[in-house]
Amino acid sequence: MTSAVSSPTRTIRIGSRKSQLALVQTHWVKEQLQKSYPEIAFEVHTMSTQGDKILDVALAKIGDKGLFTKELEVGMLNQEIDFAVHSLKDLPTNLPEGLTLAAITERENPADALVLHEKYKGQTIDTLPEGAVIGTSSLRRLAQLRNQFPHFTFKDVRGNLNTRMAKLDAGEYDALILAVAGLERLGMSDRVHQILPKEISLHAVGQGALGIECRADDTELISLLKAIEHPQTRDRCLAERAFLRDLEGGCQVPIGVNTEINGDQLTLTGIVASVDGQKLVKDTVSGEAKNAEQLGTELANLLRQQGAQEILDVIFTEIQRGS
Ligand SMILES: NCc1[nH]cc(CCC(=O)O)c1CC(=O)O
Repeated sequence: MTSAVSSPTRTIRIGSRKSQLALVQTHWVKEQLQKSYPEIAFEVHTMSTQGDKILDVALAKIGDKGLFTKELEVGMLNQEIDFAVHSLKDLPTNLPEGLTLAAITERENPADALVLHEKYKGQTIDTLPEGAVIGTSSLRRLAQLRNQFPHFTFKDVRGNLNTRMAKLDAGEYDALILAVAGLERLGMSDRVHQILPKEISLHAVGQGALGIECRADDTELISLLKAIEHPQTRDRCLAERAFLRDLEGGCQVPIGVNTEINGDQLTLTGIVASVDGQKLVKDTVSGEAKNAEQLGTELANLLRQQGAQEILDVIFTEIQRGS
């Protein structure tokens, strides 16, 4: 099935980060689009983002939104590329003027995974010994796990997935917490020892989904991209992103979510936690999926009434001080 396009000779340039995960995701999007539009030529253009270059600083300390997306966005605004494929969780909730979130693809399992050193084979997060060294660079994972497992030692870990795995295997860590989706996409699902249930870890906003960003005035491309949109994932992610946006959090704040869709009902659970895991507010809202963003706002207000703003203000002050 093909649709009419105004310029059949148009070549569409797709921007991607150079990481293995980014390339797998971008090529998957390209293939899906190619199936729907065999007459259009799609090209992949790779770019390095700031987040790919600064590998030695803890991500949480950089605290910058758009670390993995900015160069691609500049490329779109300068007409060097037409759209960019992002891990939706790395895409800030407020996009630059002139750009839009054109489509959200079907989500993989959005949960976090426990990846163990081989000496702990067969164990789960509940059975790991006191002092076990857990690698994570996410404040969200850190805060939630510290709250429930204060007897572990938490250590920052950077680098791409292969680098992190090598550090685990070399014994620098006893376990890592990583997104199930990233491991699956890179063919490493066999390294997932436990999928952490939502009672243990609420995942990041947008985790497991891909977001396609393009110029807001490229209406032709926007309508083409609808072919790879997954409406349920979009509703869930729009609720999650509205929640995060209203709390003014980026991907580097301890905010987690879970969403479910039953019929036309969407249920959104959210958590805001302090980095030390001591303070934690969590609640759930439900309503019609077509009002996804409204639900996100409703939950943000609920959590604010329960002290979420005070928790976040402490974190924002610390980030500004660079501590
Ligand atoms: N911040 C890094 C990042 N961005 C996207 C993914 C992969 C999973 C996804 O699509 O959400 C990961 C790795 C991770 O969190 O383990």
